[in-house]
Amino acid sequence: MKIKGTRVRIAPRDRQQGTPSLSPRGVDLECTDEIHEHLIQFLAHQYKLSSSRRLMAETPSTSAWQLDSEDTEAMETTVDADGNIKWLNFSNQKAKSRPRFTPALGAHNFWYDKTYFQLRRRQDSVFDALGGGRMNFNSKESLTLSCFGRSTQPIKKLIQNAKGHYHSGYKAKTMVKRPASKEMRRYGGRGVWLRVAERPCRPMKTVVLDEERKMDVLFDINEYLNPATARWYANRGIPYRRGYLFYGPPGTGKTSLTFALAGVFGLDIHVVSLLEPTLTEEELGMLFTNLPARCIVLLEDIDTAGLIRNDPVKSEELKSNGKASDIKNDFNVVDLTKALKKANQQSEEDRQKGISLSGLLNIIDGVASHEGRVLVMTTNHPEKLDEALIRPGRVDHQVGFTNATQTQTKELFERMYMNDRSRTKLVVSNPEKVPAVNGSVLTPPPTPISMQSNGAAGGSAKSEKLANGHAIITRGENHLDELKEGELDEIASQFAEKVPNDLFSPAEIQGFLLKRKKDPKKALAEVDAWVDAMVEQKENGRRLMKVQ
Ligand SMILES: Nc1ncnc2c1ncn2[C@@H]1O[C@H](COP(=O)(O)OP(=O)(O)OP(=O)(O)O)[C@@H](O)[C@H]1O
Repeated sequence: MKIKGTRVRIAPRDRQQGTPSLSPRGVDLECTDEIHEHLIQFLAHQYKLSSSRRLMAETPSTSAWQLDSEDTEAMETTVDADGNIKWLNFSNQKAKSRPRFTPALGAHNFWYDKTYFQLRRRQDSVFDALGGGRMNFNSKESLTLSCFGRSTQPIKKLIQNAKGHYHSGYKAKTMVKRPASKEMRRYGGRGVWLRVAERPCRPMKTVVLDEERKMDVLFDINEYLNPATARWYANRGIPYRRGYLFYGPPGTGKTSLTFALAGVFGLDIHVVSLLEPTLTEEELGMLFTNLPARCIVLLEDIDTAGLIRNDPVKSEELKSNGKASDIKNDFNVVDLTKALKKANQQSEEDRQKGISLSGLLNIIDGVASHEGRVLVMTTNHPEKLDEALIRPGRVDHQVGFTNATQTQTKELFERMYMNDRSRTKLVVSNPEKVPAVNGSVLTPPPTPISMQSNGAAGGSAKSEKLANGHAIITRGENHLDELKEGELDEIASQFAEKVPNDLFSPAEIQGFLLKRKKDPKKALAEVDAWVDAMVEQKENGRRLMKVQ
């Protein structure tokens, strides 16, 4: 019996009716299955293995978002008595992070929900053939969870609870998964998706895109994901799949929209880059087979499929290289053998590498392709795409992204300056000496200045004397509260008028605004110079910026 990648071993029933079986029921969990991590985390956090004498200390990985909620409120930027600023420093972050204690390798017995369980954690060494006669040792971990009784029901319940615990609190987050690393794929992890990040859901309103196009995609996916739609497709013999093509220049919001959609529909994103050289067609097929019932699959840089693969010229070159060394090193049999082996190996590796277009098409609509998934393909070069790749059935809805229009520029501006007060402060222990950030020393004013009033221009720091003798200085203050009602709207309109239509990507405009993120007036004052410099940069095809 199998539960999603796990093996359930069921012992034979006891002959004597009514006697509870004393044969253990067990479930094996491979480390490549996510249930392994669910269970370990559950046992580490939720359930105390009180009888376990041996625990394993592990350093859990923490994302920047978790740090935000736990630590940053307490962090301050301080100034010592000599007026030197002590910037935020995270060197002892590792010391502060709490280790997580999990059951060590070996056997552990514990009670859970009136059932007595045994957990065995094992690490096996496996040999791996690297090719060319080379071998490598690696370790592979597995768990066996057993209980005494007639059925495996308590084990299933425990695993379900562990899963529930793992996913609790994920509602406002988007989980990002990628194919397991090359090494992991080699050790039984083929077709395994790994969680690489979980980030707060991106609100749909933060993606600047024509409202009609946005709603079109939202309604389309909403309709598709409706459980009744699956039956509708089945009754008509249509494969229950839907593909989307997001195309346009770099930095125009293709990935952003995909993440916002994942947030709206509460789906995980499974990201595959076709530029990943070690991913083979076979592995991609297996990854598609292992997709959950509902998810978004994001295939990035779709135009690269089939373009960099199966390069016959290169293979020929390699082979003729082998022949060249053959002639040159005729007298040296060892070198000759090595050269030939290398040439053959390289051409063999090249042959195996990457995804060809026909392979990709087979995966998208073959039997391996999971029904119910939302496939999003992105490209900067729609003109390079093969017709077969985007024919209806593979791509059912296309969304074009363009550089920002003036309306979108205005929206980006307003979004950047929506009221959101900065939390960064400088706490000064010697308020008589307040250094400006450029190195000169500011003398704090005799009376406290409100953090929001009388803002100094971006380059200097200013201070506020506190009752405890400390002073707070800030740099590049939030000037938003100084704005009169309706003023932001006016500045946004003026700003948008200065930025030419359809010339800069939202990412470029966002980059400019981020550097002036607390001062909309400064952004307005400096936008002309930035536009001129950027136009010149684009005309000359330069990559480096003169004005940032
Ligand atoms: N339409 C947009 N609305 C809001 N923000 C945007 C938009 N386009 C780009 N950005 C911002 O620019 C950055 C890059 O955007 P994104 O990764 O979505 O672009 P992309 O089109 O996927 O680029 P690429 O083709 O290079 O992958 C992000 O920080 C995002 O917030």
